[in-house]
Amino acid sequence: MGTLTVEGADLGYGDGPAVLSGITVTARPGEVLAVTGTSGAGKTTLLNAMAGALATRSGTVTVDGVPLTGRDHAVSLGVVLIPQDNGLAAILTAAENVSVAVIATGGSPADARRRTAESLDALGLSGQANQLIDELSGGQQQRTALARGLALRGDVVLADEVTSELDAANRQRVLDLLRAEAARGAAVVFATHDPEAAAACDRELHLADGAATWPRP
Ligand SMILES: Nc1ncnc2c1ncn2[C@@H]1O[C@H](COP(=O)(O)OP(=O)(O)OP(=O)(O)O)[C@@H](O)[C@H]1O
Repeated sequence: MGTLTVEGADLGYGDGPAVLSGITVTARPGEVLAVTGTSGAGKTTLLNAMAGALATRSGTVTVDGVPLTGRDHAVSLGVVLIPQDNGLAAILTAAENVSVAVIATGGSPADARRRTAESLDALGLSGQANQLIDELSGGQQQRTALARGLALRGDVVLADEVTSELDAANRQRVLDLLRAEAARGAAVVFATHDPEAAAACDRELHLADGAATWPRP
């Protein structure tokens, strides 16, 4: 299982000002780490760097000591990103979105069928499996993206604001599933602006004014 370490990272876009500076954090197997902060604080930016999708300006992001060279490399090391915007293919059904991702990461068709059914069921979406993404509500789409991420059984699971559109019961279901991912041995990072959700995590990294702090004693 993977330990993801960000060491002295400066992050930003193009020639623009730094979004985050001097970030150091380790996501350990078996733990759920919350990343909190107000809108625009840099939560997505940090998760994208952890996913290998955004290069650091300085500093490093490593998985088990191996520096990430890009998103494909991170995928090959078992880093799963569940993005804030869902990233689902609108022309596919919920089940197809999950199955395609399992097959694209090396699963057999039989694996894909089994894991798709399991993960959609875990998110209460068995009845929506054959509906197109466009036919699903915002919250159902968010849960489909989660089902797809969980079906990949990552060593590192990066979940970006994955409860923002959910009611209380589904939010709790998702928190329980992220906890189960950690219990399986994954390092889980959960970006959220919901203090209650953050309180349910093992540790909390808070982003503000371009820097990170650890608000809990
Ligand atoms: N592709 C981009 N190009 C330029 N600037 C960007 C880009 N993406 C984000 N930013 C800027 O980086 C800063 C941090 O944005 P980010 O999306 O990481 O915040 P966040 O904490 O995830 O916010 P939210 O809770 O609203 O999702 C913002 O000032 C934003 O405008």
